[in-house]
Amino acid sequence: MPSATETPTGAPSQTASPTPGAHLAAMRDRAPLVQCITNFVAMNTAANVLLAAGASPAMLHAAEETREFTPLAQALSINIGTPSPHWAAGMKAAAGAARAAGLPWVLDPVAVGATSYRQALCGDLLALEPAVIRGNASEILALAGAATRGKGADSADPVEAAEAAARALAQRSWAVVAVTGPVDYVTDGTRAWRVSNGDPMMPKVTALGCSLTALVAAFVAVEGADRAEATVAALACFGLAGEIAARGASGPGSFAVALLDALHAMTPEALDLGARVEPS
Ligand SMILES: Nc1ncnc2c1ncn2[C@@H]1O[C@H](COP(=O)(O)OP(=O)(O)OP(=O)(O)O)[C@@H](O)[C@H]1O
Ligand SMILES: Cc1ncsc1CCO
Ligand SMILES: [Mg+2]
Repeated sequence: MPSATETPTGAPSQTASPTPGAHLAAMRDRAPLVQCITNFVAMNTAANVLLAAGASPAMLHAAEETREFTPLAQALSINIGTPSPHWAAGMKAAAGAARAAGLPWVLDPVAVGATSYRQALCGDLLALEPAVIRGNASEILALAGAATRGKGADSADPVEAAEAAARALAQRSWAVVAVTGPVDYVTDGTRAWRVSNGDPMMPKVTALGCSLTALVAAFVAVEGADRAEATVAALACFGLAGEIAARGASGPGSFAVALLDALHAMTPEALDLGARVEPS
């Protein structure tokens, strides 16, 4: 994480890497175009989350469009939540186009443990080298081939139960792996962090994980960004926005609206003050 710079006396020193707030500022400067192939539940929420945070969403999923469009984007987010053959073809075509163009892309393996169709689709997508995989604990366990209690889109396993699977998955792929839940765990197979921002209201609103995956894509879209650190920053930003939103919300409905407002109002300074990130 540290990078070498010079002190005023000219002596080399180790300085911290960019803070979460610096990652947010860099993302907003770039305002990346993020192609999202997501599920029918999440499409509107994910697009609004990207806009509120300062990125530019484009929800395109047809394989027929990927050759022309995907290279124009700065990152791609693929969420398999409501798959069907036409959509699966679009996902594979877009991931292939992103890999060919050197664009980072992020995989959200929704309910991958539920059916062999989802497992086969994720296997094909993993071969196309996602830069980041973001899922809940049950999904990361299933993707890594470990036993899981989860069958649907919600996690039935604690984050800690998926940490070893996340490390193994990161080591055998090129991907940074993020396991989200009450305390998120992020690893690139060597380094690891815990992010303890967030609010218990977040899993009461559908598609917030899916939208977070798209936000991770926006943060890793910044040229030269460390993928793992950018992922940590995106998780801290989203979790802190959830904390701020929960203060004024009276339930999941008003919380969902307040979350967009909090993301829009988030400053790099506020993020640096509120981020709770620990190396693990
Ligand atoms: N109990 C909790 N307390 C605090 N934050 C939480 C809690 N559960 C989830 N979160 C936060 O909610 C966000 C979404 O993560 P979550 O693990 O719920 O994704 P998910 O299960 O994929 O959601 P979905 O599939 O509904 O989109 C993350 O920022 C995570 O840190
Ligand atoms: C509820 C649900 N079902 C398929 S995708 C999705 C959104 C949360 O993952
Ligand atoms: Mg999910």
